[in-house]
Amino acid sequence: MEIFKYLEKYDYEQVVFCQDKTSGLKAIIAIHDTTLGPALGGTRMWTYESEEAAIEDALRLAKGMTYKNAAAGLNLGGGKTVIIGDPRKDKNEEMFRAFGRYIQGLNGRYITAEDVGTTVADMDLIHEETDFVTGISPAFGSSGNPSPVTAYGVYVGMKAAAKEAFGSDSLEGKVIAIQGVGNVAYTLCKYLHEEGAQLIVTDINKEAVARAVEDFGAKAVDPNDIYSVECDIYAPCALGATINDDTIPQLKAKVIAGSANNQLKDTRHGDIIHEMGIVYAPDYVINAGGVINVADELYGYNHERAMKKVELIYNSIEKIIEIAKRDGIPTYVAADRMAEERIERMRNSRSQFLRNGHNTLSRRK
Ligand SMILES: NC(=O)c1ccc[n+]([C@@H]2O[C@H](COP(=O)([O-])OP(=O)(O)OC[C@H]3O[C@@H](n4cnc5c(N)ncnc54)[C@H](O)[C@@H]3O)[C@@H](O)[C@H]2O)c1
Ligand SMILES: CC(C)C[C@H](N)C(=O)O
Repeated sequence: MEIFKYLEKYDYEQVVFCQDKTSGLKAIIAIHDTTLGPALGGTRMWTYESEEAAIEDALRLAKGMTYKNAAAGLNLGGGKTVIIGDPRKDKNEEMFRAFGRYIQGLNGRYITAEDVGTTVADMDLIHEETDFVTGISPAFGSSGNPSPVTAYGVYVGMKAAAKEAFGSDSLEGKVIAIQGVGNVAYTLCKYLHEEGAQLIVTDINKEAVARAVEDFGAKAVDPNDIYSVECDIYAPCALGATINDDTIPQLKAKVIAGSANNQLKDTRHGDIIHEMGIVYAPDYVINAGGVINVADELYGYNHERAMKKVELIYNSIEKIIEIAKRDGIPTYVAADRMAEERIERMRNSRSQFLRNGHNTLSRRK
């Protein structure tokens, strides 16, 4: 990858490589855009096939956060971190503390939280070194684990998408195929089961599958079979790029609505599913519940207020579907336009000079 060419093409602001030999920390912090405010985005810990794959993931996820935060109406820019390593084996206290010091060094340009492979306990370690971390233990007045709130947002967003596809937002009796039953999808399954949906689940982690089968009467299938099962809704809740040339021809679902980031391998895959008449709930709109929840900490966390904002994901999905129909465009394009227009409006409205957030003349002492 020619990194500067890539940064220029998608207008990234900054990429920070963090290395700490003692703890084994190898992290990449990508800051995409801070027009709306500090870049907020989670930290993913994953075993990557190559350093290039890790950089690419950090960059793609950071850009996704710019769009997610903008579309959710948050005054936050987009960034993300990936830590290279196996979250089951390679974590240690020193690693997260070293990482916390790197975040502190960015002096508020980047605020972190959980993502795949990291937990509230990891965020608490980061918090030993910096305040620029959210999703820490509720004992600190924080919002804790964002995943259950993300799940609620996905649930309401799925209902809005179902209304378009099936004429009603009831999920009772609907067959829903869920890929990955980790932190978010477990709670999502709970909501769906309570509403009377029939669940088909898969995961590379057998224990996660067993739990969903036991708790929600879900039917389990092998990871490769999830795309082709007979279902009404496909909910990608594992990793990204699962909507691609190989999987699209297998899909039977009329709706795609799940929590995973970067679900479309490429934008053209969004065009293909649009032409097939599949209702696609854009990933960064439907999965914004977690970031809406952690962002509320910046105002002094209030769970009820955060949940009310998350509930509005239903309206956002409805609005995006309306715009897509009106303009004859795929939903992912409608969502991108909505986010880009907000960033552009704010960029223009900030053209006046403002020092330290106060609109007063500052004199040298
Ligand atoms: N946690 C949040 O609040 C949040 C917010 C927004 C978006 N997301 C996104 O939602 C997705 C899930 O997040 P999570 O926090 O639940 O993560 P998680 O790690 O708890 O769950 C992901 C699950 O997917 C499984 N998995 C991985 N590869 C798989 C494959 N090929 N086939 C089947 N299963 C596979 C894992 O074993 C794991 O159980 C991620 O893409 C994440 O970026 C999460
Ligand atoms: C909780 C959030 C800050 C991060 C979350 N993993 C997301 O992708 O939205």
